[in-house]
Amino acid sequence: MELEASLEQSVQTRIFKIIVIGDSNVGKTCLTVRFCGGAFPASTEATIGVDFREKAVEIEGEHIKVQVWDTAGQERFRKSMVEHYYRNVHAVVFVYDVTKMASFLNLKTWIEECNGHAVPALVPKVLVGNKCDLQDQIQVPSSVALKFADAHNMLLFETSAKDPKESQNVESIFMCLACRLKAQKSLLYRDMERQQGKAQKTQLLPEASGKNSCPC
Ligand SMILES: Nc1nc2c(ncn2[C@@H]2O[C@H](COP(=O)(O)OP(=O)(O)OP(=O)(O)O)[C@@H](O)[C@H]2O)c(=O)[nH]1
Ligand SMILES: [Mg+2]
Repeated sequence: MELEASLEQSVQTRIFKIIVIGDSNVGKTCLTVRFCGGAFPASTEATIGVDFREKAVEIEGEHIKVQVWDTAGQERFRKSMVEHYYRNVHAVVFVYDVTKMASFLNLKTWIEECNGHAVPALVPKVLVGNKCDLQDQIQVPSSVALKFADAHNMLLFETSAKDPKESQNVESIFMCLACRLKAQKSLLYRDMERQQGKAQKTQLLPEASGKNSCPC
């Protein structure tokens, strides 16, 4: 009985695919490890292609799997994978390094790439400025980042994958997206159900269709 219940749960668990993109060395791997594993990695190497991480979360009683795609920032390590990143993506996290202006300026290119892969406008996107623990090296003022985020209809998070005090903030980046996706998808399901209801009504009332072709 217990096995049945757990099987049913795993069959029903929804998976939200979230991709993390941005320049090499901005801390994408550290942020995703922090979210999925809890700790700041002692050392990292440049990601090749993509690394998958998953975290099971519960939102309003529903078990959801957040599948994080930690992508490579270096062009030579990502070329062949780009199509896979964007296929059926549910949400996008753009990361820059607050101590590297170039990584912030390059966001334009990352956004263009994302738009170039026909990611629907409805797909939620957030902006993350990482490495805030390096306070004396900050090159990207919050006000500038906020303006950019606003212009692109994104929420801005400034955080640090390294600082343990920020781990809650890192968590909230992904949880905020998961909550938005859950709300969005519940609405979609409700719309689909409504439409199915309409279709059934049309089939059930064939004689009515002769008098009035509108099924409403
Ligand atoms: N001070 C500080 N260093 C960080 C932080 N996050 C990551 N780093 C360091 O930044 C370097 C790059 O981190 P990664 O997470 O590997 O960067 P990445 O964006 O995944 O790089 P690619 O895989 O090449 O795209 C590492 O040396 C990390 O230790 C942070 O919040 N604060
Ligand atoms: Mg990486």
